[in-house]
Amino acid sequence: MKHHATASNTKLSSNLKMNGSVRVRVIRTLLAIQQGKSLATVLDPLLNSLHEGDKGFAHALLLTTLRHWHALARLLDSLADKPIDELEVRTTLQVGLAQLLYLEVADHAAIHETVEAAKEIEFARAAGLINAILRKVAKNPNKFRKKCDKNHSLPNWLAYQLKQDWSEQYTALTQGLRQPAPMFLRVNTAVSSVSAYHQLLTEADISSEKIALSSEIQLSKQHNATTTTQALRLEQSTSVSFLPEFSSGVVSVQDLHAQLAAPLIQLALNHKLKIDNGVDNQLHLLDACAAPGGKLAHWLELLTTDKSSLFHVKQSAADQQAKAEVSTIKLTAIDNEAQRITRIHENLQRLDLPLADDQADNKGIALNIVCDDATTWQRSQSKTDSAQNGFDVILLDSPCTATGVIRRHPDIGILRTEADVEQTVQLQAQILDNLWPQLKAGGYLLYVTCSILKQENSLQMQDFITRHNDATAIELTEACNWGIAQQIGRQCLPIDSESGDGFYYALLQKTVE
Ligand SMILES: C[S@@+](CC[C@H](N)C(=O)[O-])C[C@H]1O[C@@H](n2cnc3c(N)ncnc32)[C@H](O)[C@@H]1O
Repeated sequence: MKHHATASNTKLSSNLKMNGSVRVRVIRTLLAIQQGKSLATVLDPLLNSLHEGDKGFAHALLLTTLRHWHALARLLDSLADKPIDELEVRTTLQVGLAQLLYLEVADHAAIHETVEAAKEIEFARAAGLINAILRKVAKNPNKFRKKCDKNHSLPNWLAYQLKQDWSEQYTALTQGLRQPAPMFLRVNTAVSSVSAYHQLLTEADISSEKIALSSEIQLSKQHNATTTTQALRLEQSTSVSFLPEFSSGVVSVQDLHAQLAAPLIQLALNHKLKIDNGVDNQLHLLDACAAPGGKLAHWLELLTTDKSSLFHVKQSAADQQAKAEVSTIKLTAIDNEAQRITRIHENLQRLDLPLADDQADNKGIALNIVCDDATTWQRSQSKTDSAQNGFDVILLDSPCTATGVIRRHPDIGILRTEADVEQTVQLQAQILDNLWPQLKAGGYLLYVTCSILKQENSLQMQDFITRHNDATAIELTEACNWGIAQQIGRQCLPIDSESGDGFYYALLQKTVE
């Protein structure tokens, strides 16, 4: 496979000009991704440049080509008599192959329109070659599809690492990663219920299924605590504009496994409250790396729903031990990207959740959103202050390689490099080391990534425990009906076409001295 194909027409490829036929626009979008732009930043410009009737095809063509990108590139290399170096020609051919092998486009249209696209992007001299290769494939698409499917569609370094990490699951995993991911919904239980929303969907002719994920943590030899995540999976993905009550905040789109975070941290918090002596009258919670606020919003929904029970627990403890009652929950959310923080505000506004004014709203929850670097940020100035005013629980949804969400962001397969892994692992360790001293003794830290690489996950946790004598891993037991148990934590793999993304979860507790 050619790894260093060059873009000879830099003006075309660096400048995302959105004119020409649908295929030309898709080719230009793919060239922009190969030059480092993320799918998230180029998808809207592409779709917005098109007539309504063309958007569906452009979207399918772009996503399908990306999902099978590396496998198509390998197939292409096996088909060409001599190496094809020009990025524009390779990209055009990959778009042509995706139509013939994975989309229901008539052969003559796929071939003719792709050759015309090559001419439009000023590669008329490659028209003959493109025509010949696509015709060869069109004569026996099943044979070439089988050949293409046999290969993984990942960069070689990532496939190698996955084989090291998940040899047993490797084939299913690499195949799973090139499939589209299902769409899951989270119902805002502060205002509705999963059953009620399921009914609303049925009335709107949208088929969905209720999914329940159970989680259990082992808090002591005698004591386990359980919680359930309830989500809805749509039979077919749809635009949020078709979802009933979406704009009024009854429902959000969130991956199934992403929906495990808030119930788990809530479970830890509930337990901490039960065993605490009720010394504080405030709970301090931290969502580190919070933007765009998916898990934060879920947590706030649960806090709003659970608040009376949280306070009840605390008040009983206070009654028995004549200690102060909790009056406020102070939730701090930090992220270092200002633009992504804007999206937290938008999300919370739609969901009608407490906004960032650091004043306890009428639900007794004060939210403080901070734009800062989690590797250095300190909530309190002094160590003693931290010990007293540290956080009761910390949710750390860490920056990661996002290799667990390739199904939703197939551009990751092009953009991510092996060097990114090492850098990310270091960043994660720095964030962990900076936040840990800010956790109260007896407090919990939930570490989450959407990566499927052990270096970022279970190995990162093992290193952390080695560095910190006061850290204990809390077992996520076999009663969890999700993920694979690791030495520390559990790993979800996106193998099953009906299942959620590749998330990792580990719960740590700070030892009470
Ligand atoms: C996995 S995403 C968080 C997703 C979010 N928790 C949610 O559920 O919507 C990781 C976040 O970490 C942020 N981030 C990366 N490096 C950071 C740092 N050094 N300090 C603070 N935030 C950082 C990124 O901007 C990104 O928003």
